Amino acid sequence: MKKKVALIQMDIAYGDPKVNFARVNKWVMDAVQSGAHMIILPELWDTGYDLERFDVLADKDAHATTEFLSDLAKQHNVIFIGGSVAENSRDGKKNTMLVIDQNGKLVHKYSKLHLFQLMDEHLHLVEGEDEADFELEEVPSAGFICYDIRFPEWMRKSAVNGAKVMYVVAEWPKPRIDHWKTLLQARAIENQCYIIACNRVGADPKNEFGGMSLVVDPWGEIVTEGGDDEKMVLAEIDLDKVDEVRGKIPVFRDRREDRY
Ligand SMILES: O=C(O)CCC(=O)C(=O)O
Repeated sequence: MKKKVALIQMDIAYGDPKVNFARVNKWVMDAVQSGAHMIILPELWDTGYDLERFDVLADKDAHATTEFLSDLAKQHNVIFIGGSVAENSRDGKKNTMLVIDQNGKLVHKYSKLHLFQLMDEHLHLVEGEDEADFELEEVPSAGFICYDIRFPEWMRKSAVNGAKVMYVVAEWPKPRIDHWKTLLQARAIENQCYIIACNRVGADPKNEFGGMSLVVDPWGEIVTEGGDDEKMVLAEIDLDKVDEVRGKIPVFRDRREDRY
């Protein structure tokens, strides 16, 4: 089964959702024109890392952001891995991923499990408690946010649960972009799944971000790579490859569950 995906490696206006909604709208038009079936946005595409102003900026229960993406999904018959957005929930502020199908239905919501202290997330946000796994067009899938990729045991759990595709959305800084690439390739090889990872470009007052959005196949080979400028990254994935690789080196059969 083949699918065409578009990763929106965009710059994000700091603390300005209105501008970011307009930018996403434009990128979605481009992605639809290119024939993409699925569109992946970066982390916190609505506000960027303007955490100090989340009190006023964060979207109440992610309602406006969900509605915006849901309307676009229905209008253009596309699926969204809707990056993550700043959510103001009853439990506190969260960094929340939205997954929306072609009918505009919110099929999965996941708030970032591992908060990144180097960027002060722990001072402003509450940790998520959601599972990473979901099904999209009957494909077992999982979604992660940025720092999550440093926790192989968290992603492994989804692979053991059967995930064939793992989506990652990020605002990953440029100085550590080699870690980003290496970790994503490792996660794809060890879990024998596709990794579809979208990172932003540009800068905010504290960080410069590295782009390098990646699609990695279940053998660890890079299908496409975004470089460091603003662009839409297109790729075709072939889900049959997951079973092929899992058949060749059956690590899920050979795991010693009695020992770990
Ligand atoms: O782990 C890293 O180096 C970057 C993580 C990060 O930027 C984030 O989680 O927002």
